[in-house]
Amino acid sequence: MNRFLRSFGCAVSGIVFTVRTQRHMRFHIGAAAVVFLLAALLGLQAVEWAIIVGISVLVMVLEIVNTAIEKTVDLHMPTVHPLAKAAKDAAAGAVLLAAIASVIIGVIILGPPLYKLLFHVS
Ligand SMILES: Nc1ncnc2c1ncn2[C@@H]1O[C@H](COP(=O)(O)OP(=O)(O)OP(=O)(O)O)[C@@H](O)[C@H]1O
Repeated sequence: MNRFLRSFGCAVSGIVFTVRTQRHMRFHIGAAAVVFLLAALLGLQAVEWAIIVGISVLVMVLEIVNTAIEKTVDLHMPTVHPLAKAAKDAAAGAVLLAAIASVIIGVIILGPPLYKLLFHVS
């Protein structure tokens, strides 16, 4: 149990470290909060909630992995190196792809009910 708690504590401190040090992570959290608020206001279906929560968490998970890769690269290659660049760019590219997908999913799911609410279309 003690070992489990220690591992859990380490994992939580990894998340806290990312939130504290990465402004992109704080942006993702803010954006997710706005999206979840809108989803609650618009009364989304369970499946729509699941998709929105899933893609939002995926973006944050990739930001945490991106941070882990950045720190590992900095540890091993503090000077400029093309492979360090490739590793960091690939990790950042993963976050970017997921973030683009999250915007597209947000527009598809939230767009129509938001349009109806704003313009009183039945
Ligand atoms: N050691 C290195 N060698 C070559 N290019 C690097 C190296 N470190 C960083 N870079 C380049 O600079 C970019 C930014 O790297 P950096 O580590 O500053 O990440 P960042 O995206 O600014 O992270 P943060 O989210 O902390 O602002 C990388 O994507 C890469 O193209």
